[in-house]
Amino acid sequence: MTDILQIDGVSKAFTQPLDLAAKTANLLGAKNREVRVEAVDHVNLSIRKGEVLGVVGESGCGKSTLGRMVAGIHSPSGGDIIWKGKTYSQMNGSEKKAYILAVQMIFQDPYSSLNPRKKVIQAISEAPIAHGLVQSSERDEFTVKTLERVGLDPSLRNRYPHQFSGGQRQRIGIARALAVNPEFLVCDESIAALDVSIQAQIINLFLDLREELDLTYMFISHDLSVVRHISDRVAIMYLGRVVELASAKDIFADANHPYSQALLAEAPQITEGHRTFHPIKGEVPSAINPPSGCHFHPRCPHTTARCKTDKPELKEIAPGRYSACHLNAA
Ligand SMILES: Nc1ncnc2c1ncn2[C@@H]1O[C@H](COP(=O)(O)OP(=O)(O)OP(=O)(O)O)[C@@H](O)[C@H]1O
Repeated sequence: MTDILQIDGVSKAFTQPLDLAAKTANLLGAKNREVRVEAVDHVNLSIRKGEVLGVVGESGCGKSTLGRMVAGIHSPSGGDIIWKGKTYSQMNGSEKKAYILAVQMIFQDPYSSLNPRKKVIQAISEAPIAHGLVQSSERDEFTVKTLERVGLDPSLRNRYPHQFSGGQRQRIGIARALAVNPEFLVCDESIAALDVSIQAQIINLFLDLREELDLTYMFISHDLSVVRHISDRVAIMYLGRVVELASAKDIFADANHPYSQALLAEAPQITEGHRTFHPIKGEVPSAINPPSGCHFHPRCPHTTARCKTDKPELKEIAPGRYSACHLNAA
């Protein structure tokens, strides 16, 4: 399989006002009124055409920020995105426009991204008409076809978003993304807000669409059982960095990085019909003032002196398996 998209040394730093930052870190005594947050720190990943790359990690590790940079919503503070061999920052206006259509994002809560005053037919057909992909005269036929593709009854196309259930709204969100003929979907916790039975239906829809439309996915989730089910390969993130990258089979059978091992040991459990996630014990990670060396060292059971000072690089430890841990060099 060839790479369709490369994340090439991508970083993103945000500046947070101190009052917001103080909520996530104990910085009330700080003198500055703003703090810098390294949300994503030199991430390198290649995504192959047709694959599902799962991206997992605890809350705040930079998954959404990475996904938003891939989808062109945030611009990187460092590094670049390479799409089909072309570097984003070097693309001309029409190439950038084509890229923004080719890479679509599906959010957790489609309701917040659907305009409550617009009917489904408008939500689905407006962007393709505006971009000249569909003629106004074809609006109705196009909407019917797109709704059928995501398993929604097309006779509901003149209704408003609030008239649908959560699962149906997510199908509308997916239909809206598909309406501009994307090749790559960034799914950011796209099923997290749904009941478990509906989650399974939406996952199956994603997998069917991959076959039908030859799509590639970056699938961001904190839910390991979902990621295991849907992903070909998995990237595990910790405080802005990718600490392990391997096939889903290898990660779930034999994780290498101590953080991956801890994350898997804390597997989600099903309680009252909902999956719950139990974070790893220890200091809550903060991207505001991350630990030196390996960010995971204060919580790692195998920490050595080197882990406190040297940043471990993501290295190939076996064919197709990458881990950023000094233990592998020992
Ligand atoms: N627009 C922003 N402005 C300032 N800081 C931000 C912004 N977006 C994210 N951050 C910070 O960047 C870090 C990474 O956040 P991000 O949302 O990417 O993580 P995440 O792994 O997706 O977490 P979650 O699962 O909770 O969404 C956090 O410390 C967050 O507070």
